[in-house]
Amino acid sequence: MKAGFIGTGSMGSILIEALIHSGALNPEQICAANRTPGKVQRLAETYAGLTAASSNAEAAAGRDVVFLCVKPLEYMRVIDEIRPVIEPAQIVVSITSPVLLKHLEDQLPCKVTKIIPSITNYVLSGSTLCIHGERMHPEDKEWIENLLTHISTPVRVSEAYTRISSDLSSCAPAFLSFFLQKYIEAAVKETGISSEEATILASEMTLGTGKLLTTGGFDPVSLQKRVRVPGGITAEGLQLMEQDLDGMFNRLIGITHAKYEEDLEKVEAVFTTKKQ
Ligand SMILES: NC(=O)C1=CN([C@@H]2O[C@H](COP(=O)(O)OP(=O)(O)OC[C@H]3O[C@@H](n4cnc5c(N)ncnc54)[C@H](OP(=O)(O)O)[C@@H]3O)[C@@H](O)[C@H]2O)C=CC1
Ligand SMILES: O=C(O)[C@@H]1CCC=N1
Repeated sequence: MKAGFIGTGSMGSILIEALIHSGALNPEQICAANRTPGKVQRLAETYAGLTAASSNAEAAAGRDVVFLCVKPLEYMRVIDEIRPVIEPAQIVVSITSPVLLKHLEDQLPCKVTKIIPSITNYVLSGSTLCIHGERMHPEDKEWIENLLTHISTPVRVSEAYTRISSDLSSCAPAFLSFFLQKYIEAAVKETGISSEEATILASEMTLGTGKLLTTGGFDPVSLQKRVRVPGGITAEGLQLMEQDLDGMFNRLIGITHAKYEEDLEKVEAVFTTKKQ
């Protein structure tokens, strides 16, 4: 199996490194290209056998699967560069939400699928969202999901729910880290505990909570119930959060979805202009 990667920024390099570290791919199976060549050359120096391509077409030609890991407004340029070398049997994988499957299927003659990874995949954890295109056969879907199983839990979602699913699996590591950062800063300010000690405690707590919620038989409600000793300290804290965070998550979803709509319009304009 041969894999091509176009764009080796934050997410492209996370995917490459996770697939290598998990044993899913050998560096010899990977050919990657990036606009700024230094980034892909560094990967080739770190992982002997990985090919640094000198063009996007070279990274795409003859690969079983080609991951497009650029930002939404760069897609059209990359597609124009790879279209001449793409064959119908190849699978092109997009990793960004505002570029819709219909855009990719209109522009490319091959099988197309969308996966939304997460920074958590770097430690072979978290989900990858899978939204398969019309040309993907059941065995293609199974094949790509098997590959992703090495670095994540693949979860099939409908394209209509891409944004909220991606908020929960891909944006939320940053949202949760923000919550922890604010908690740690307040702990340091209010009590004098060192930032290092507070960070270790908060991080270990996050890992343990994740395990309880995935394999420990708890859901968010039952976990709170177990910790919230009647008449105890946690109950006081939860009551404060209930009041102060009222409506905050609805506003958060409103904001991410508004930005998504804006991105969708920009992407639509690029792909529509191209079609005319
Ligand atoms: N970061 C995350 O947690 C997640 C990101 N995503 C999606 O992944 C996509 C990429 O995000 P991210 O990796 O964070 O962004 P980055 O900016 O870190 O990476 C994008 C990379 O694409 C390269 N690039 C741009 N244009 C071209 C081109 N024409 N040919 C080849 N390479 C090109 C850039 O090169 P250069 O070095 O020149 O800038 C850069 O290295 C986004 O669409 C995002 O929505 C999805 C899930 C999670
Ligand atoms: O912030 C972003 O646009 C990307 C999408 C999901 C996570 N990061």
